[in-house]
Amino acid sequence: MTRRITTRPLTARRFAPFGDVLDCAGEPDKIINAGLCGRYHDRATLDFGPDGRAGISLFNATPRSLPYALDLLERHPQGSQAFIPMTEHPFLVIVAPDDGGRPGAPLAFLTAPHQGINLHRGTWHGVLTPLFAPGLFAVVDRIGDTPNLEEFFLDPPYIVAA
Ligand SMILES: NC(=O)N[C@@H](O)C(=O)O
Ligand code: NI
Repeated sequence: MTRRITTRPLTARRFAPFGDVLDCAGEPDKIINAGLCGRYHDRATLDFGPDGRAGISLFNATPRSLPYALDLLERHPQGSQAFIPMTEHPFLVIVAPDDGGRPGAPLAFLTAPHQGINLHRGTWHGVLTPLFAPGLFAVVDRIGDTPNLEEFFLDPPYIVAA
């Protein structure tokens, strides 16, 4: 039996149980730099745990295409993880609720150009999934000495389609 999910546009409301949407929607919170810059201030809940610290890494990820076979979900019990695209390309965001320590039914979102996301600590998600080259992202997540990755393999995979 093939399990299929269809992508939906990413919105802050739909994504709220899983994380924050990072974009310049609406009016800025502050006008700065002599009136030449709008600041969308403090828009993500960052969490790096008691023994971790914040790090910024750059990801150069291989683009995938739809339909996409989702065979892995993961989560980071020790910290949040933000993906900020360094291009104007939309990307695929997959998250799932927790169901007794296993992922529940996944949801698939397509970002709008210039949207990023911040996953809350412990949110089940698909790994970074660009849809166009270059798959360049800045990633803000926990740097620490203790493991921070739990993986769940899906068999059969879900087929994610537009
Ligand atoms: N492992 C890693 O750095 N990245 C993944 O957590 C991911 O969500 O892409
Ligand atoms: Ni991750």
